[in-house]
Amino acid sequence: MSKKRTSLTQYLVEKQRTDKALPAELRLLIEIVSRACKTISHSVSKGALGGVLGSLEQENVQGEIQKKLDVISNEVLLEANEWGGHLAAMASEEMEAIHRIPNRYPKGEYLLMYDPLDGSSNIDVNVSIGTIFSVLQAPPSASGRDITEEDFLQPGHTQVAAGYAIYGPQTMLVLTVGEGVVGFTLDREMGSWVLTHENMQIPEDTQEFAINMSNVRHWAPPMKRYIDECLAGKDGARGKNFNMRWIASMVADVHRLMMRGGIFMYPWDAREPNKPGKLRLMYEANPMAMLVEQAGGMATDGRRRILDIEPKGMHERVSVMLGSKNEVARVTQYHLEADQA
Ligand SMILES: O=P(O)(O)OC[C@H]1O[C@](O)(COP(=O)(O)O)[C@@H](O)[C@@H]1O
Ligand SMILES: [Mg+2]
Ligand SMILES: [Mg+2]
Repeated sequence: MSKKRTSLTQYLVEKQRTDKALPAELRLLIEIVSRACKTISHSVSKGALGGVLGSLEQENVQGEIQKKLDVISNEVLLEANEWGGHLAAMASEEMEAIHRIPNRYPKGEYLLMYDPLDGSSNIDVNVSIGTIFSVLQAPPSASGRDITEEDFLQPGHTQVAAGYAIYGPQTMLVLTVGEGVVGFTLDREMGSWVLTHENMQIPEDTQEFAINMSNVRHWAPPMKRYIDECLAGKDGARGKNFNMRWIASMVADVHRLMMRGGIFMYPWDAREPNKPGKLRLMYEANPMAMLVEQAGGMATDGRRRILDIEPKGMHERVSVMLGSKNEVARVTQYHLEADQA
C-alpha cells in the first residue's frame, strides 16, 4: 500500500490549524516563496538549453560580477512577492536598496530577505546551488508610514521563518517556522513539494568539516589551531580522524550537515581585514543559523551567537561557524581563549 503523501500546502495548513503561531499570512508568504523557488529550479535545470548560463557585464552592490541566474532568480522572487504576498518590503543580496511593496492597503506585515542564487560560481559547472530566505515581522512602529532599512535591522532571533531551496540532483526545500526543521522534495512530474524529511536533526558530534582550505595562511590563530587539530587526526589532540568537504555553495555545504552532521566555517581572514567575514548576515548567516539551531545545532561568529547580533546594515558581513554543536562550541571556545590570552 502506498504511503499517503503530505504536500507543503497540507503541512502548512495543518500547522496553521494546530499551531496559532503560524498565521495565514505567513503561510501564504511561504507558499509564494516556495513557488518562486520552483520556477528558479526550472530555469536552473534548463542550463545551456535555457540560455541561463554565463555572466552579465555588471556588478551587484557587493562588487561581484552578476551571473545571469543571479538576476533571473532575483526577478522571479521580486515578481512573485510583489503582488502575491502579505509583505511590506523585500531586500535582496542582489539589490542595493530595499524594495517596498507599492500601493498595498492594508500594508503587509512581513519583511522578506533573500539570497536569490547562492553558490553563483557553481552555476556554469553544474554543481548544486540554492536560494536562501528569511522572514521578519515589520516592527509595530512601522504602521502608518513607509518601511525603512532600519525596520529590517533586527537580530536573527526575531526571524519568524527561514529556509532554503537546494537545486541539486534533487530539488529540496528545507524550512523552519520556529518549531523544528522539515524538508520537502520537489516532485517534478506533479510540480509539488512533498514532505520527505520530518524533524531534521543535526548530530552533536561529527568528524567532517567544511572550510576553504586555500585561505589557511590568512586565518587568525584560533582558526588555525582548530583545523590543525582536525588535520592531525588520530595521532593528534583530538584522537580521531576528520574528513573535509567544500562545495563552495553555502546551501549545499549546509544541506550536507543538516543531513549527516558536520561543521561549516567561513571565518574572518586577512585578505580583507576590515570585513568581519565573507558571508552576509541578513541573507545567508541569519537564516542558516536559525535552521541549524532549530535542528539542534549551534551557530556563532566565533565569539557570539549569530542570532544575537544586532545588524548595522543590510549588506553587513559576518564570520560564520555552524553545524554540529560540540564542534562549533569547541572552535568558539578557541576564539574566546585567544581573546583572553
Ligand atoms: O569561493 P569561496 O570563497 O570558497 O566562497 C564560497 C562561498 O561563497 C558563496 O558562494 C557566496 O554566495 P553567493 O554565490 O550568493 O555570492 C557561499 O555560498 C559559499 O560558501
Ligand atoms: Mg550566497
Ligand atoms: Mg547569491
